[in-house]
Amino acid sequence: MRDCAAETLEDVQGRADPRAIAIQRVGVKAVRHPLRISDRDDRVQHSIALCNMYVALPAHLKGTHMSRFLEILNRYPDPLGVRTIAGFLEEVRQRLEAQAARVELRFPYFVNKRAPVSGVESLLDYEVEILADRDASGLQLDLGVMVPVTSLCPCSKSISDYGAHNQRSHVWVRAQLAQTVWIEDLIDVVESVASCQLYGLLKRPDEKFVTEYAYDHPKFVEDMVRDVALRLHKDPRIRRFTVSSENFESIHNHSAYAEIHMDN
Ligand SMILES: Nc1nc2c(ncn2[C@@H]2O[C@H](COP(=O)(O)OP(=O)(O)OP(=O)(O)O)[C@@H](O)[C@H]2O)c(=O)[nH]1
Repeated sequence: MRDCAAETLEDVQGRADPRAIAIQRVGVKAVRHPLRISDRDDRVQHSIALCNMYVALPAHLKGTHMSRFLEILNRYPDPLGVRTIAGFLEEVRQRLEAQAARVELRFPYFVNKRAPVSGVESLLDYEVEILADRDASGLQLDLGVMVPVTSLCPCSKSISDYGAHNQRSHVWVRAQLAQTVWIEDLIDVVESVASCQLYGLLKRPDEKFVTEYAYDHPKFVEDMVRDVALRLHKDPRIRRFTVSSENFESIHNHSAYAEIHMDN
């Protein structure tokens, strides 16, 4: 029988590589993993993340220590979030003995919301991305949130004798952070400028409210991204950002789309 003790198995990854080509990103992609995330109110929420974890591999090494990514993910003791991801990234960099590392997490995130008239509470789901990069130039942290909202067309409202077409829009904000920005902060910005925000649960008085509120706050797709950009442009915690909106038009079988990139 072959000897399978770890110390007697050849470490192929540790061999020298003769091609002299460095690799910028090598690691594991699309790992689904339970996640604990800390929120703005210091509570911990559970979710399931799709994780990509990479390091840079110098030219002289054949392979990275692939198993260590999963060891870190399975053993990391603290909840992850915008405040703790840098420590997690540093753990990856050190355990993998790498100069540069990158961690990408994408997960659904829930906010408990109160309906505007009845006050009934329900969860709304958002999509979140946390991207953390560490290389010779330092740490870079990007937070992305997809906020679903209602948009109501100003043109349709203006030219129609009654009604106005409206639809669900997906607004993505991706911000490079200079300081901590909470997921909820970005959600608040987008929801405050939309024709109307969404709720998981609405009773009839709430439905009347959101219908009329959207009618009173019409927005083109261009208005949506410009209004978000105006708010984020004043925020000293953000270095640069991208905001995009995809409006799933109810009068077409295609979307209207707009995107702004801005340095603060
Ligand atoms: N580098 C590399 N590893 C791979 C590849 N395909 C599979 N593996 C992994 O090789 C791993 C085992 O190698 P290491 O991670 O170096 O494991 P180890 O040497 O026992 O662990 P350490 O001593 O911590 O480095 C397994 O987890 C496989 O997932 C590949 O294409 N490249």
